[in-house]
Amino acid sequence: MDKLPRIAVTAGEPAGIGIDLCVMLASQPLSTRLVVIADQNVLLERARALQLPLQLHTYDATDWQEHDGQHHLTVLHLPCPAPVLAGELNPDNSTYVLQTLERAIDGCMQSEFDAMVTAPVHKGVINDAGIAFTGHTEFLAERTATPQVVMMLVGGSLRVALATTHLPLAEVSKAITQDSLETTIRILHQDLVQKFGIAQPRILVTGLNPHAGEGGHLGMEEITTITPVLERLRQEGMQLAGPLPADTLFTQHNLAQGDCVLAMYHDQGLPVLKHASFGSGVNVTLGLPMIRTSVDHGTALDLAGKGNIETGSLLSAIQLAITLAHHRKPVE
Ligand SMILES: NC(=O)C1=CN([C@@H]2O[C@H](COP(=O)(O)OP(=O)(O)OC[C@H]3O[C@@H](n4cnc5c(N)ncnc54)[C@H](O)[C@@H]3O)[C@@H](O)[C@H]2O)C=CC1
Ligand SMILES: NCC(=O)COP(=O)(O)O
Repeated sequence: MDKLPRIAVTAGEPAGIGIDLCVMLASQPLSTRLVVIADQNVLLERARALQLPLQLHTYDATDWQEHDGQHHLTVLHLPCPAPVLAGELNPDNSTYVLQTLERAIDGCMQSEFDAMVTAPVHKGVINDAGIAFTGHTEFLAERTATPQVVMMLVGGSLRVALATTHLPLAEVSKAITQDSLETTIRILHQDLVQKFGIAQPRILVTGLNPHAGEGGHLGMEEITTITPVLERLRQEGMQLAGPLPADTLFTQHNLAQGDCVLAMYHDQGLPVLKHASFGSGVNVTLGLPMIRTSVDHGTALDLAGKGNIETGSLLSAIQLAITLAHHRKPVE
């Protein structure tokens, strides 16, 4: 890539801190070209509430500028249908939130953008609007017609990927089949090699049950599902440890043996990562035909419009998107 990457940032739920983060981004120089997809009036109003300087430029796909950090922001304006009050959710704005995502995804798929970075959405209010939605990860998979993707969070020295994403706990066991787990590990392995430059990734795989099933006395999934997949993929040369008891896998000694942990479900892996790096971690979707990174936190409605929020996760997400965009091989 001979020019600076073109990054589309979606501002997320308009009542949340995604808008504040985008306003604050205007004062942060970055070695990239950047467009925020959001309602321009909501951005201006939030800047006034935060008493921060902000000058908007209308997005022009033929005239990208470097993001200079001099209080300028390039905006691709999509209007919110309902008034926005910081901290107060309104289901009438959910279609707008999804339109910002669709615009960014379509732009990435058509090579208008090199990557998309997402500020947080509120999953509950989108569902309150009558739209089935579990997360960006699943939405991106559907919109790009990708049968399976993998959520991975990167924070500090940790990488934690998940075998399942946003599922009620009661549905996790049956969602992990030999086929789904094998595909997850293949995607994870491939992207660690190709996108993260790890020639021979060592993946530490958790069990599902306490003590990785205690030899079948505390659950059978390790024996019937996880172990056969790991044995099969080891035959291909993949370096896979496990299934390992999740409670002791995250000790420093054990983590030093791997490049990435594959946890079986959301709350098995992410609390550890967020404990280690909340506010500077990055969520990256693997297996997509495009680059997508995201903040590690949610909409923080309690803080919207008040100032005093951490921008580290958004900046890290943009930085990772820039790095991945520079490394991306041209599509063949
Ligand atoms: N990438 C995304 O779109 C994500 C969206 N969410 C959604 O966000 C909504 C709220 O989720 P919660 O569990 O309440 O998590 P949350 O991350 O919004 O808030 C948890 C705590 O962290 C604080 N916090 C979050 N971000 C912060 C920041 N940048 N600086 C300072 N403090 C910050 C909040 O004030 C709150 O005390 C949910 O609907 C959830 O689904 C959650 C995680 C990621
Ligand atoms: N805990 C991660 C999270 O909820 C973000 O998910 P997604 O919206 O990026 O799929």
